[in-house]
Amino acid sequence: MAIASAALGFPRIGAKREVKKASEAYWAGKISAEELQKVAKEQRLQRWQTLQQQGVEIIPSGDFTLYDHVLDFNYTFNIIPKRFAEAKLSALDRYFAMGRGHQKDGVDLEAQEMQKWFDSNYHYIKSEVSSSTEFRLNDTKPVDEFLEAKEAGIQTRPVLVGPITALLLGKAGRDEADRASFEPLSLLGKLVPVYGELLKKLQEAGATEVQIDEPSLVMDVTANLAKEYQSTFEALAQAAPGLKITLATYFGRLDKNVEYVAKLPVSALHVDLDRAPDQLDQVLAAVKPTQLKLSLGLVSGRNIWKNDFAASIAIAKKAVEALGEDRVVVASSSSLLHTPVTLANESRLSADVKDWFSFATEKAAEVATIAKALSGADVQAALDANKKSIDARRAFEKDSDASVRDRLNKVEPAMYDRKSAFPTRKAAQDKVYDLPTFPTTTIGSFPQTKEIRLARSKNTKGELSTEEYEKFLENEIKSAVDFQEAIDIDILVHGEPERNDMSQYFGEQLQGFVFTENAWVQSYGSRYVRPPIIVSDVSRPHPMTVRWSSYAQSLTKRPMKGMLTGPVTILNWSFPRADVSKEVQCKQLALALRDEVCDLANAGIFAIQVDEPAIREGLPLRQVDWDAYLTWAVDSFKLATAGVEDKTQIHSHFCYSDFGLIFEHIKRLDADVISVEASKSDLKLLEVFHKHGYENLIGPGLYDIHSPRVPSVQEMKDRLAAFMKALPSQKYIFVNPDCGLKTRGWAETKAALENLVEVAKWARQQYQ
Ligand code: MET
Ligand SMILES: [Zn+2]
Repeated sequence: MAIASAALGFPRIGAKREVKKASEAYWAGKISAEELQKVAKEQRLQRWQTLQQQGVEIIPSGDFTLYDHVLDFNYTFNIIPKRFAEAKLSALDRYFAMGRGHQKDGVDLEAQEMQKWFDSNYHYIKSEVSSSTEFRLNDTKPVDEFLEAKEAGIQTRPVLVGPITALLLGKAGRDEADRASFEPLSLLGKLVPVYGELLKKLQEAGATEVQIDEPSLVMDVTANLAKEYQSTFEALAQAAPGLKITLATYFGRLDKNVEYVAKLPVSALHVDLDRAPDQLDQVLAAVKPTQLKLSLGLVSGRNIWKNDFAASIAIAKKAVEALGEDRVVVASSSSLLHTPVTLANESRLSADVKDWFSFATEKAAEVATIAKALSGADVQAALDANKKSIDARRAFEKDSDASVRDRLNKVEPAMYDRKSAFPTRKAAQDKVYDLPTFPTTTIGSFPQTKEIRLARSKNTKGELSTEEYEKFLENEIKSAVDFQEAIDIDILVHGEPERNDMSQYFGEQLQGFVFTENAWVQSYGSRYVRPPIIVSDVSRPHPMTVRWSSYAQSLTKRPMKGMLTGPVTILNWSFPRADVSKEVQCKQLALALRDEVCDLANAGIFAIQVDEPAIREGLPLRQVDWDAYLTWAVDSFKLATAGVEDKTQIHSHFCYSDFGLIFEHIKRLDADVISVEASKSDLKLLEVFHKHGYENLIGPGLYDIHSPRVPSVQEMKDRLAAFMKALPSQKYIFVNPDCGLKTRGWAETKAALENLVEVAKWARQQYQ
């Protein structure tokens, strides 16, 4: 009997970003809804055909989306907040409004909140539910897409977000009376019957299998939900007895949950053996005495590396031995949506580097090949070719930069710590610049105007010489410096006009990264990113930012703040290597940045900010793993910043909030100054400071830069006053916005910063 192959999901953006282009054209009123739907339909067909051509047998449907699959779920199950339900909009526009807001023809709707999808960089739309939510089938998208595939002659396995995960990811809506204590999961009993109805419809449409995604099962929250899972899946199995359910878990390990999960009335369990290969024995032991099939997530849905067939086959054989051939399926570890569509459109990667990678299309073929190999088909040529690539990669790896490894091995414990403790450093810093109390500063970037983007793209295309481009950047920096002096900011920044992206900018200058032309992955909606790929040991061949910061400093007597992206953030926003640990990669990045930090200090830059907005999002899914991650993450930051003398003021910046959870670790960074996003979460953050105390300097973000709204002097005074109350020992609070200003326009930036300076001047009087 042959072993089946499955893909849990596929990118939905199109190999040439067709879906982005069409949706943005639709939003701009340039194409009709029908034209957009036509593109969507073509893309769906192409995805199915691609998977089929690559030899995958179990092909997903319903995982295509015009915006977000959780939003699709909400729309299908009528989880539509009142403000959207009542708006006079077409069905399609209502759907988009929920994802991205709507401001047209007198309708003004804010988008719903986004959140990161587990530990990926994909953002989903958070459902808003309440006691009055009435689940019903508002549309039949999963059924429609199943039928669409069937008409094209392709039998698919519909994919649905699982009901428990869906509720766990949601939050109390605005119409919930008691939002603080409302538990979305309390609605499970109401959701399950409607969910069952949908399964029944799928069955009637001819589906024989369905994939229900419950990635929450790899997190701590589900440890006590055995009963909920049991009753839910019993009800679902009853609602559609003809449908074989594959319960999919991914991004981590089931741990103890596997004990109850293996008893659920489903026909197959899918586990992630890419992220959590060590769980195999435990899973096999739990599954063996049951009737369950086991779907082995062997081909990574999260990275871009070629699968090592020999290793995968060895793992799969173990499963076959334990369960028998007919109980094993070979699959991608998760949906492939987190990987780029295809390698076929990369013409600039060198042949040897390209040979290391597999994107979604190639990964589909890998799944099929592994399954065939296990079924005894003759795939020797593919296995040989794979071995050759893997060997070549290993050989390269072996000669990858020995000097970098050597340097890392020689890092002494003392290199992680500043020379003196904070009070001594503070005294040294005060001698260099006698800053006023409540010094004002900004977080780094100034508006990335059309002109800046145009100049950059002309330079890339060769239409603007590098000399002209650099002159242009200098002018930008000069006007930023003039502006800050004019409105009386105390610690200046150069404004980051030279950066396309805060992570990519550094990756492009570091040794060890490669960049693609078309390897886009969806970040949210129509926003796609092209993460840099770390392929070898990382080092810094030359200074990266020193010339810009020095130039800025040469224009003013006020202190300049250099601006770098931290090692953890660069790592988290790239595709990491798979052959060495993230810790090693992060520390290599840290050493490269350490050189940059020292060069900036030697060039006379007084303050250096090393941004770590992504430190929080890199947290492992299970809490027992947090300490290990935070230890090397914090150490990496320290390694990057501790090389300077006491007189250099090290800043760091965090945003995307909710870092209260990791506050003890933030303290351990020992930055002289941290700026934190605070404007949207006042109370929460105050509690954190109150509870943990904080001795070094803080710059609570006094206004939200994510909106063009100009904050009033009064509201910022109130916020500052609240902080002064919570931090009575801090007589030296920094006054700043909550993040960089790159997404803003100049008009609101000027107005807001003028108000900010006024607040600082008021505070100097108020708190003498
Ligand atoms: C997402 S954090 C951004 C920090 C960066 N220095 C900026 O101002 O843009
Ligand atoms: Zn920020």
